[in-house]
Amino acid sequence: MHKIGYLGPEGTFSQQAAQHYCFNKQEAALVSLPSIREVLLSVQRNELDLAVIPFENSLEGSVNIVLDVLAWEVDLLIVDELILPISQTLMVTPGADWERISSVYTHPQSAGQCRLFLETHLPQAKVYLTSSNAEGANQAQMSGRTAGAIGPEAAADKFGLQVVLRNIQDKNNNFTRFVVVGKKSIHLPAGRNKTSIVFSTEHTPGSLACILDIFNLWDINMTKIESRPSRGQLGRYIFFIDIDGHLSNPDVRDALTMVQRKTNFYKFLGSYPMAEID
Ligand SMILES: O=C(O)C(=O)C[C@]1(C(=O)O)C=C[C@@H](O)C=C1
Repeated sequence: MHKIGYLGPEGTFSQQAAQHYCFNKQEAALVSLPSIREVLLSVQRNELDLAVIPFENSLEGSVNIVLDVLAWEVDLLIVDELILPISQTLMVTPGADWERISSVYTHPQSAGQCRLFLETHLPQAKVYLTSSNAEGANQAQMSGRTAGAIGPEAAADKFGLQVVLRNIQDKNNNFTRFVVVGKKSIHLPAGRNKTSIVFSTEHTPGSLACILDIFNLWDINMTKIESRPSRGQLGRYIFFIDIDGHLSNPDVRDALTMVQRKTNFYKFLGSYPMAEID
């Protein structure tokens, strides 16, 4: 039986992504853990086989904790990805007047996706950030009629809250890309693939341009670039890059060999099938 971890408790978007990933896969048991970091560390310690983790959202951007843990704390590979539509729901205690609530519990990513809604429709409400949206629904339920929560509709069912508004995110077109991480690749290269790396360069003129030029010279398309603080000096960064193609492709392999030579920190984060938008 494969153990597959996700950010819990039950009722999160991450649980939905994990269920989606496991659909039609026998021999999979889903395991919920209270933080994304704990989920990743559990895979690292071989307590889980795989984990389904939110990576980036089309409105709010990357989930920084995932980038930081993948770069610094674990040696894991992205082995698959899935992209799911995200509908943010406002939920309250049954019968409560949502326009009069004074507190809203939600995960920071969801708060970011609903910034305009919160400022426009609930300016009086204090936003309390929680470890997950299901945990937010739990807190709202415990706080009673003056509290609400934002998150997936499933969290309302789970914690006995009433859905009052659906699709409250600031743009309808809201998608989160989840990645599946593990210790070793699970797919042979077939179809369209992506490769993820993280690196840093010397702090000298043109050093990042030199890396980007390698992809240009090898005609490799970049699909993401993101920086995070290097955790050294202020103003120094590490860069996360996703490119089209699989490491088994000779051009990708040659380009990445070159990148490795031109960087002072380099980590391969996996080659995996490119997701279709569901
Ligand atoms: O709290 C949840 O429901 C989660 O699964 C976390 C999370 C995230 O971290 O991005 C997952 C998808 C959505 O983008 C909002 C929140």
